[in-house]
Amino acid sequence: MLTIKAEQLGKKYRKEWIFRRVDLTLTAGTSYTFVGPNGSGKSTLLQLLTGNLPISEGKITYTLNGTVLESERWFRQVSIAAPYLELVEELTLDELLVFHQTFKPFKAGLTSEAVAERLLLSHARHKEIKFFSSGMKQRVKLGLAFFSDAPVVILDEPTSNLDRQGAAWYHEQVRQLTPDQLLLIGSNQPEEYDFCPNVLDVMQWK
Ligand SMILES: Nc1ncnc2c1ncn2[C@@H]1O[C@H](COP(=O)(O)OP(=O)(O)OP(=O)(O)O)[C@@H](O)[C@H]1O
Repeated sequence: MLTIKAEQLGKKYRKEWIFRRVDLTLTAGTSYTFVGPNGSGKSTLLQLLTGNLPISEGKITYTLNGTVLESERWFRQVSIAAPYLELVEELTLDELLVFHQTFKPFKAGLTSEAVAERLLLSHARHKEIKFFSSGMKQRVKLGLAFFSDAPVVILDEPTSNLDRQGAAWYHEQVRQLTPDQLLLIGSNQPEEYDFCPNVLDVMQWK
């Protein structure tokens, strides 16, 4: 069982505190959504939880089956899709899927071909990412997070640029997450977290 525990967590940029005194325990087997208006700190909090951004005060402890994970091991547990994480535009989809697996393997039994199919992008395997539409790129970003062999899936603004069919596809992938996985979402679109039992407003930590 994987757990993230944040204690008295705070982040400031220069002299401005974005949030303070965040106490949270996040446990695998469910999902949590951080909500709040634009600029309230959802992305910042998710990035702190991934370990991608230095914290200003407090601490975060990652535990897997009772063992505290050091950051090296923690990074391998996380896969993330976010607007600020760009795809390598010069690669074709096939090349990107192969490249991705050099640092993050897909779930057992998933080949690049199978992933392209599950992305509904088999027809675009040989097209460079730079020629993808914004919705196709978003599906690729989400797919890399969903199909990687990682217990923690972090999605910031998951349905941005997705049409109705893409949003249905996103919900279908969420349903297929396994009980040992933890899903964290940053959102202000209710329809992208309507299934989520734990909705946390970051404004409470201002
Ligand atoms: N690198 C940075 N340097 C200075 N300030 C920053 C930096 N990154 C974010 N901020 C500030 O931190 C605050 C929170 O930003 P963040 O992107 O986390 O908000 P958000 O809730 O995800 O917003 P949105 O809904 O618009 O995506 C904002 O005031 C933003 O200007």
